[in-house]
Order: sequence, then C-alpha cells, then structure tokens
Amino acid sequence: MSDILNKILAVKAEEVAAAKASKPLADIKAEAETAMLPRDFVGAIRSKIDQGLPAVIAEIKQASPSKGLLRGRISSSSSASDLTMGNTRDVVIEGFDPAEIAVSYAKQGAACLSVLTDRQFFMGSAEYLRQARAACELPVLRKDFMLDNYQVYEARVMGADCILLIVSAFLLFPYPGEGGTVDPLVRMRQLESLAHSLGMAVLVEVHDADELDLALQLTTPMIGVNNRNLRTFETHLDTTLQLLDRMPSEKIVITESGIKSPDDVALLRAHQVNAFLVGETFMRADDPGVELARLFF
Ligand SMILES: O=P(O)(O)OC[C@@H](O)[C@@H](O)c1c[nH]c2ccccc12
Repeated sequence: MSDILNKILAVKAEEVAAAKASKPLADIKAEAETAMLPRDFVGAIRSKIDQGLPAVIAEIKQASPSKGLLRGRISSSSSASDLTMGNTRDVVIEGFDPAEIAVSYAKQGAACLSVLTDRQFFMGSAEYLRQARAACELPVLRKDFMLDNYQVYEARVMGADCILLIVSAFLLFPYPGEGGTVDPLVRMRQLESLAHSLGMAVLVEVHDADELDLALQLTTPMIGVNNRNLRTFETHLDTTLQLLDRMPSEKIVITESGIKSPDDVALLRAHQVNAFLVGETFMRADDPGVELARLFF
C-alpha cells in the first residue's frame, strides 16, 4: 500500500470537508454552470497526433513530495527546513511565474497544460491554474487528487478543461458516499459523468494491468500510464511499454512521469506512444518551453 498516497488522500478529504463548510455544494454548482466555456482538451491532443507530432501535456509544478522544490527560490521569510514532505503550507517562494511558463509552453508547441492545484504536497494552487490559463489558449488539466463531486465543480470554476482520476486513489481510499462506502468503479463513473456534463474531459491514470482493467470501463479515450511507482518513487518507462498490448486501439495512451531526454521520447515514439505528460524536466530548466522543444521537436 502506498503511504504517501494514503496521507495525501486523508488530507484531501479534510480539505474537501472544509471547502464544503465554507461554500456549500449548491453554490459551487451554480458557479460551475456559469463558468467560462471549456476548451477542447482531447481535440488538442488528437490534433497534434493527427499531424504526426507528439502531443505534450506540459506541467506547471512548483514542488513534489519526492523531489522537494523544483523551481523558484525559498524567500528569506521562510526556512528550507519547512520544505519537508507534506509541510509546504507556510513556505513562500519567489521566482515562480505560472503565466510566463504557460506562454513559453504554448509558444514551443505544447498541446495542453497540466497545473498542480494541491497546496500541501505540491505547492500548487487554483490561482496558478487561473493565471496559466488566462495567459494562453491551451486547454488545462487540473492536476489534483479527486475524490468528491465537489472537487469536479471546483475544477470547472477555476477554469479547468480536464480532470484527473487516479485509479489507485479510488482503490486505496474508502471514501464515504451516500449510504456508505461506494465501489471504486461506481465512484469513478460518477465523477467522469459529472465532468463530462460540465464539458470537461477526463484523464484516467493507471500504474498496472489491474488498474488498467478498471480504467477501460470508463468512457474517456485518455488513459494515462504513470511511470512513477508511488510507493518507491522510482520511475521506469517500461511501465508504459508493458501495458501497450492491453490498450484498445481507440484509446489515447499518455505516458506520464520520468521523461528526461530526447532518447526517452524516441523510445516511446518507436512504440507508437505519442502523448506525454512531463513536469520535472521542464520545471528545472531556465526556460521550460525551450526545454520542451529540445526534447520533442
Ligand atoms: O515530473 P514528472 O516526472 O515529469 O511527472 C509529471 C507527472 O506525470 C506527475 O506530476 C504526476 C503524474 N500523476 C500524478 C498525480 C498526482 C500528482 C502528480 C502526478
């Protein structure tokens, strides 16, 4: 079992409860229904692939539980020791500009953006998503740990065009629904259909064959394979390659995590994997978009 994921999900459930207490479900629902129009996330990916180009979902991620701070500097008002796993709440960072990063990604040919909105473990925020989306025309994935309908409405209100459903999160965490604990597949289907009804796409994330079997029971065409093992934090691109035989041809395979070099990209493309989600490698570069072009074009 994955300790870090369990910890994140427990915090997430508390955050959702607090958000519901400060803004009731009916209010966020009304806001979601009048939010600005969604952008076509799946269409943006398909359009690159149809042109024979790699479809890159370029991530904006300030920090991660496995690597700590990825971009920016810790301001003198906070201490580096605050930045231990799961304790990023009070750390202030300078030199991290989501709008500037988004513009650079768009200019260099990204298909879509992914923006971390989890605060405690990834130092993300809804505000970063808003800033990034407003700065360009790319569709945006809200990268967070979704458990509850409420978060899907929230995603739309902040401007997200796509949400992430992590299969292992539903398997791990017995999140209560109406009338007790709800079956993981039932919960994923509920969140998927809600996202679709709000005009958003869904990226479903798997790490092994059993998770893939569940993911294939959703209707979304986008299957993400996370190359990172959330227990050990090790990444192996083989994780994606080993699942390819089981992928129906109508699905779009998105390889996620641990893509570091043009050779990694060439290996995956040689196996007809043409959609990529990349964060750390871009975040550590001076100009994230220029690094995107170096890896992919
Ligand atoms: O920074 P990387 O190794 O390029 O990985 C990006 C992305 O795949 C990773 O951030 C990610 C994949 N699935 C997630 C779920 C939650 C948070 C983060 C993630």
